[in-house]
Amino acid sequence: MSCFRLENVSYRYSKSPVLTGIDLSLEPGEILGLFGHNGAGKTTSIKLILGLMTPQQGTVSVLGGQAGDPEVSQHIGYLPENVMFYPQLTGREILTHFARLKGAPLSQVPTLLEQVGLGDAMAARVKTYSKGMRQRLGLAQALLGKPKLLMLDEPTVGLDPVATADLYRLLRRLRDEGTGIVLCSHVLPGVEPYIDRAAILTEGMLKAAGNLSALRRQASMPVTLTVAPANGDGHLASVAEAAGLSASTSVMENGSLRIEVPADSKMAMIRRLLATGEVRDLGVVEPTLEDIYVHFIGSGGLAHRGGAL
Ligand SMILES: Nc1ncnc2c1ncn2[C@@H]1O[C@H](COP(=O)(O)OP(=O)(O)OP(=O)(O)O)[C@@H](O)[C@H]1O
Repeated sequence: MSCFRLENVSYRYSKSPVLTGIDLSLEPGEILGLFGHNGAGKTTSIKLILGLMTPQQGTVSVLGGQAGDPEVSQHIGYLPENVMFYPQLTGREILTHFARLKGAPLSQVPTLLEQVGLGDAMAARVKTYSKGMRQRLGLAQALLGKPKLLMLDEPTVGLDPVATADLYRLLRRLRDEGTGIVLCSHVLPGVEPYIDRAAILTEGMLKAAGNLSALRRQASMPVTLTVAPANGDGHLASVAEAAGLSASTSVMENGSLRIEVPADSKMAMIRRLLATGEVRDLGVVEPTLEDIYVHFIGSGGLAHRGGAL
């Protein structure tokens, strides 16, 4: 049973379409990164999965049922982009309130607060919390009831580096226990090591979806090799020559040779370079999630929001 399945989903708030023909699914035990420029349609997609709105076209099934069905919703955890809580209540009172609403065991409240690092602050009023502490409380709220589907919109905003690492460790554990997780984030280098698949939305359309290797292949992005010469910088040209490289495929930079090769020629090129006997060190740099994102989104930047660079 999929955590969710969007089939040919289109949605419009008023006149112009916000999502067009989206096909996307998430399986249990998987972390999906949902990426896109401001206004691409990420939050709208999440709202459709939560059942807060119904698409004008296509179907949305969630955990084998219908989006918005209370039986389904109780198994979903959601952290919105901007968490707001009643400031006069304590962290513990707030989480207890949400646990009652969700029908989650009240015994989870102190355990979750400890888990997100609010153990010492659970009796303090939320108005005394820092931004990061409010974000942690939001996470605890999303984790109530041990959801089968967890959707987190910019979960690391306001978290310090240690809390961010703790969060990702926690998400991995939940994933390994079978939870399906959707992560929306603009901090691509931060999420890259933790996602199993990425989905890239632009202007309401799904540009690409798959694991990073598949997306790199789909984008036909080159791999960069960096070569340090065995016999000093003066020998860089001879390494390039011996490996049969042209000036257009290699550049000399800071005492090493930088070569861009198509991914499927990488191993052949490495063998050629090693055969020269002139190589002291060799580095391989794959395109990052950010490179892949820019490839699929294009470099329009603000243009996607109707602005200009
Ligand atoms: N309630 C609404 N009424 C009308 N238009 C809306 C509404 N909510 C969002 N939109 C529009 O729908 C489009 C998609 O918005 P959405 O919030 O899904 O984008 P997003 O990808 O989550 O953006 P961001 O990264 O900025 O959070 C935008 O053009 C936005 O202006």
